Amino acid sequence: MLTSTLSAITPLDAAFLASIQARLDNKTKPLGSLGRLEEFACRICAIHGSDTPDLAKKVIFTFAADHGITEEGVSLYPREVTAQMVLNFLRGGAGVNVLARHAGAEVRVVDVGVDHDFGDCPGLIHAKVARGTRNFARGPAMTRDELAAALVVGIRLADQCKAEGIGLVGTGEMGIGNTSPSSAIIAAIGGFTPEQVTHRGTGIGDEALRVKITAIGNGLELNRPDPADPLEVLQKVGGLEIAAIAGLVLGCAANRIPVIADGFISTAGALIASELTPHVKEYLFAAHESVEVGHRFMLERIGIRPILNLDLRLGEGTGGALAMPLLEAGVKILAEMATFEQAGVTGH
Ligand SMILES: Cc1cc2ncn([C@H]3O[C@H](COP(=O)(O)O)[C@@H](O)[C@H]3O)c2cc1C
Ligand SMILES: O=C(O)c1cccnc1
Repeated sequence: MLTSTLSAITPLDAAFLASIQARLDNKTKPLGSLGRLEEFACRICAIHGSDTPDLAKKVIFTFAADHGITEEGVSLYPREVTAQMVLNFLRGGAGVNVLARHAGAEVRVVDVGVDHDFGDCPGLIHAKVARGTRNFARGPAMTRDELAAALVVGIRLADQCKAEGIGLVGTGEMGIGNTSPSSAIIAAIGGFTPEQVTHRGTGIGDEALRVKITAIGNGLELNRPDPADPLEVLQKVGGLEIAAIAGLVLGCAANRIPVIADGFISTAGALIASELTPHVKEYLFAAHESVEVGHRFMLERIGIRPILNLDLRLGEGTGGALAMPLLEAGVKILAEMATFEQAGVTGH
């Protein structure tokens, strides 16, 4: 499944991109003056293969999972908060719910690895692979089979989006402790020390930060993931929700759906996807630059520029929700703005 998904990810059509830019250049404005909105319009049209892309249906996927590394004391909050927040998402009371409503997007909550039995739980997408990862400071976070299962969760959800005519997707996550695997992933892939890419997550103090850096360092030393093998990195020091996000990003690119990565943890998933095939980044938007210090290195490694910089450090998909209206604004410029000829305005 992964092989067929990867082979379906092809570069965007350069001639089509240029034709959209040429139309933007005829709008009543100095050349290039709508800056990155023009890039959004070009890329979204090229991804959809249409100059009238339909972005009416927008979905944010919030993948939830627990992390064995929490045993080391790397987060300010207890791991039960992951399951408690899942119920909060389903009731519509979390940050991502508010901002998704603001953007006109739907939030879909996916249990890919929470250490809790939710029972029936209407509204929840049940895709539990395991009740959390193992502590990567003591051994591999997951098995090869668990990794494959979590990737497939994301790929299948992207396929379903295509069938439903969803025009824009955002990634999100909830998992106490998940800034630690995210730091480990960028450290392993980018060749950084844990000190360079580890930060305060939910807001830990100096002492806990030292503990977190040590735990991540121990995990990298023990597991020794091959930096050239992104799936091995993900399996050994990653997370189930991060794997599902990697699968979702790959699946969106394969199905030609634009996908927005949220903050530090979501971008760790997007980074894995991008390391697997470089064309992923053509389908990918970075919602914002997080307060987490390692985020910049992930964005640089993928080669994408963040849209917003609002000092966010929440995750859940909140940044993606905020960026969605800007992507739509870019497309509206193309659809609704008058050309020099239509408006009788003199060009240069
Ligand atoms: C109430 C609450 C809601 C959240 N929503 C997202 N996160 C964020 O914080 C966690 C990562 O930080 P760390 O690695 O320090 O645990 C993740 O769950 C992330 O989504 C939350 C955290 C809390 C406490
Ligand atoms: O950048 C993020 O998304 C983030 C940062 C800290 C904690 N949770 C999420």
